[in-house]
Amino acid sequence: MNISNSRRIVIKIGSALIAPDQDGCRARYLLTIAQFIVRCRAMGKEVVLVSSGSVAAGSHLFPEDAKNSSVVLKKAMAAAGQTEMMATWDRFFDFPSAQILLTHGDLRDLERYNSIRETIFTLLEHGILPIINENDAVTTDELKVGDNDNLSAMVAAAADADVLLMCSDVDGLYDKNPNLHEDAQLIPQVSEISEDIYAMAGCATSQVGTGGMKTKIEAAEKATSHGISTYIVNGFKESTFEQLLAGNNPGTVFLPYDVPMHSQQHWMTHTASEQGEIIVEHSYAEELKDHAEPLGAENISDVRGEFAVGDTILVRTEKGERLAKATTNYSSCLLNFLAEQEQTSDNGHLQESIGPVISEQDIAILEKS
Ligand SMILES: Nc1ncnc2c1ncn2[C@@H]1O[C@H](COP(=O)(O)OP(=O)(O)O)[C@@H](O)[C@H]1O
Ligand SMILES: N[C@@H](CCC(=O)OP(=O)(O)O)C(=O)O
Repeated sequence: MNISNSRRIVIKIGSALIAPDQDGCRARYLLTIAQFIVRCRAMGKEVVLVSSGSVAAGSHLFPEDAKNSSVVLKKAMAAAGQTEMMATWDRFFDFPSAQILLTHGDLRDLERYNSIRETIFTLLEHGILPIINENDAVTTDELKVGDNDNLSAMVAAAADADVLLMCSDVDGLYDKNPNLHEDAQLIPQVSEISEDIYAMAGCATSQVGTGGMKTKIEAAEKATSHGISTYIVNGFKESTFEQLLAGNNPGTVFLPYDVPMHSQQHWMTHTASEQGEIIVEHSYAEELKDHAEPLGAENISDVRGEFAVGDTILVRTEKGERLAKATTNYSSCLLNFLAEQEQTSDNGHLQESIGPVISEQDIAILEKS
């Protein structure tokens, strides 16, 4: 899938494009990107924008703290920069845009995730451009995604996009960081994201970027497993957008999986984070390596952490191997109670009398890392 034959595109814009000199938002690169968005929409494509840059855009409002990079200050910069950034985007368009600010706390809760999906779909139906960013001003370590590459992939999956376009400050993925190695070679196409691909990726070297190539590859893995073609391109160059509109690849394209994951399994694997763990006996672990099987209480050897009914949990072997993510039909509290009953009284039959702790359709088997 390329831009010219796509139906719904998520475009992610890195901070360096928004505030290249960290002196407020600049139109220098955004004008070309805005024109690209306008042209995509004119071609009948739906566009969702994930825009980084609130911290970079807001930093000039705190001149005396230029060298202070405390989390508290960054949140204040984000809060102030976000309005400046939205106002800048809005100036380029003669159609309405809408701001959605998210944390991982929102995305990993299935009810809120579905509510985000509905909002995005309703905005698109009404011709309104959703502009999404992490809600940096309120988020905490526990609640944040932490980088907009991964956020954009979660948004692309939630929006049922067919293309994710990450606009950065380099031409694409190189075999090593091109800002540190003159002989770095651009990789035009990645058909499988292996450890070798991760090994090529270094951190951000700019003042404003977060995550560098590593988070872009993580994002590509999330998106391609949902069947979404993923591009990393250079947002500084006008020719990038001409080439994309012509159906060409001006950077690196990550090919989508032939058989994409089912939506709920994708959400569990790539968006939800586990609230606790269920350790399973060897016989069940062996079956699970082959295919998803309902988990009965009698196959559980330990329950770790506190989780409620419907929470996502990690299924592990007794040796610590990660087997699957799953949503549980029972809370950790009830499972611990049943285990205690089995040990201390004759009520062991209680374990057999309850239904599966995890149902077959709620299991996402993890690939071996
Ligand atoms: N193998 C690589 N190929 C390309 N860029 C790389 C690589 N390893 C590290 N980088 C760095 O990643 C940066 C892009 O990531 P980042 O600064 O986070 O940008 P953005 O703001 O667009 O998310 C590049 O400027 C480069 O310094
Ligand atoms: N949410 C942050 C962006 C974090 C981020 O991932 O930045 P970038 O690496 O430039 O895409 C902000 O708006 O400043």
